Amino acid sequence: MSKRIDIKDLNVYYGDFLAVQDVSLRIEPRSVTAFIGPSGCGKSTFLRTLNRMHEVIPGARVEGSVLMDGDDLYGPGVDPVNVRRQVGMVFQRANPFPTMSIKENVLAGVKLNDRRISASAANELAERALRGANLWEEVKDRLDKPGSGLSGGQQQRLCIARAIAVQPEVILMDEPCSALDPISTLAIEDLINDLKNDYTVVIVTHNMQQAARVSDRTAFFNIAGTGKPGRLIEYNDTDKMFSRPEVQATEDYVSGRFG
Ligand SMILES: Nc1ncnc2c1ncn2[C@@H]1O[C@H](COP(=O)(O)OP(=O)(O)OP(=O)(O)O)[C@@H](O)[C@H]1O
Repeated sequence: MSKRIDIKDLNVYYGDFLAVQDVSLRIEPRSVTAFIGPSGCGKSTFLRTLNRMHEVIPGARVEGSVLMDGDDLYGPGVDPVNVRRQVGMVFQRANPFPTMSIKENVLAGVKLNDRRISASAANELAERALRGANLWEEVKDRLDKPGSGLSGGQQQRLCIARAIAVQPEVILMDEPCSALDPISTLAIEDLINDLKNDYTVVIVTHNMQQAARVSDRTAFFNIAGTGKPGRLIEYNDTDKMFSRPEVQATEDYVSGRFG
């Protein structure tokens, strides 16, 4: 249920603009990897290439390869819809479907993937996903109420339950706590810690303490200036990145001297 990701020589373009240049890195299964760096350095752009989500943006394209346990996500004949089933994504703002109930929201991805399941299997799956997202106890008595009636933090966990329900191998999170209060943020961070028992987790965060708290490995991206491509500057164990980084720019960034 958890896969290694090998990114090799990846360039990402928006039309003629090279947004991310020449990134190679390995992400281990059952681990949390944080992407950090100043605004515009390409963290979200790069994250989206790990499930081909950038392809919904006209003109966006990649060169290079992204291997999941050795299989290239960009290989000939690979269906991006299938890639996104294996590599789920959670966004900055929780985005439950407003007209759907809590249970329908959890099962929405499963139904999109055209899996026909019985009512009892659907109930079981919804419970398992909600438990996996640490939300079950809070919503078990109102599964048929709208997902939009939950708090922001609960909605974000609902979106995580929706991602889990399709049984992905990898979960990508793009600043999942940026719209949340500190208590809800801690709930999501606890959950990320649990998720790595089963999944490969990659998180983009602006919050340095969060990267230090939740991740095993940290990748620092930077840009040389406006219009220049983002590049991977340092990738290392999180402890090392925050205590003894190898590159001066990493040290400057994590100590708050720029960015
Ligand atoms: N849809 C798009 N079309 C064209 N250029 C884009 C698009 N999305 C992002 N970019 C550009 O790509 C570069 C990287 O942007 P990206 O959003 O990936 O950076 P980021 O590090 O995630 O920034 P932030 O931390 O502010 O979210 C920027 O120069 C940005 O303007």
